[in-house]
Amino acid sequence: LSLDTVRDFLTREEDTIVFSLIERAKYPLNRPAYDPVHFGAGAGQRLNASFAELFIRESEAVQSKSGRYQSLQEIPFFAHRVPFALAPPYNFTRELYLAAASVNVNDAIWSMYFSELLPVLTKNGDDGNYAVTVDSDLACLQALSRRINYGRYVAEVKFRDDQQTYTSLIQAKDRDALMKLLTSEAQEDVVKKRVEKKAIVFGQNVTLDGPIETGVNNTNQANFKIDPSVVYKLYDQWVIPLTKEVEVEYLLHRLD
Ligand SMILES: O=C(O)C(=O)C[C@]1(C(=O)O)C=C[C@@H](O)C=C1
Repeated sequence: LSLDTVRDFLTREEDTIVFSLIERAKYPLNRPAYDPVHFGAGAGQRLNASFAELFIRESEAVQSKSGRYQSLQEIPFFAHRVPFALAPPYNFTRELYLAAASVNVNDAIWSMYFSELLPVLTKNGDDGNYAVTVDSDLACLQALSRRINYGRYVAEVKFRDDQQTYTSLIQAKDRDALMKLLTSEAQEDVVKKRVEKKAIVFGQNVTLDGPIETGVNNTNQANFKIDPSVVYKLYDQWVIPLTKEVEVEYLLHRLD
């Protein structure tokens, strides 16, 4: 684990996030899937949960049973952990400090995704394809969660690289100073510009006629499957700040 390898991981996750957003944007908003009372006397109302929540709970139970959460890189949105039984265990290397390993911001990711991101990512409308729609929500949520909660690994590397400085700030519980020490504005700028460019490059229509368009000079956003500025904003306002919150929280438990 080094700063280069953890940054490589975050860079590769950008592709997963952008592709998953492109997939979600294929469907309209499909609002009834998120409304706890929509399905009348059905399971949703009995449990006071939306179709999306029920679908994600059930999907996570299957994935938990299949061993997904044996890897500390993956954190479920619903804490229930069905013991996994479908495959033999794998002996994952434990790079994280155990007392801090379960730090995560999945609750914040959940509310940001449904109340802030979905309304700007999708077009209004209802085509009734709720299962495929929320399946694509789950893919987005898992990618965002993996990326943001990977802040634990980034923090571990930063701690090991400068143990003395970090130890005194952790002992003083100095949140602001920790935040300042782990921040690299230059790096954040690179990340935001790169994801916006990925949205432009991955979100183009590919045809056999004409030259390959790089898209980068093409400012007509109607040509892209998702609005590149939405992806920039997603990183600027939520992904990076939440990752930093994870880093600080992890560090505060690093000496427990
Ligand atoms: O790359 C780092 O050093 C990180 O801590 C990750 C990250 C990010 O979320 O992309 C967060 C904080 C830094 O200011 C820069 C980038």
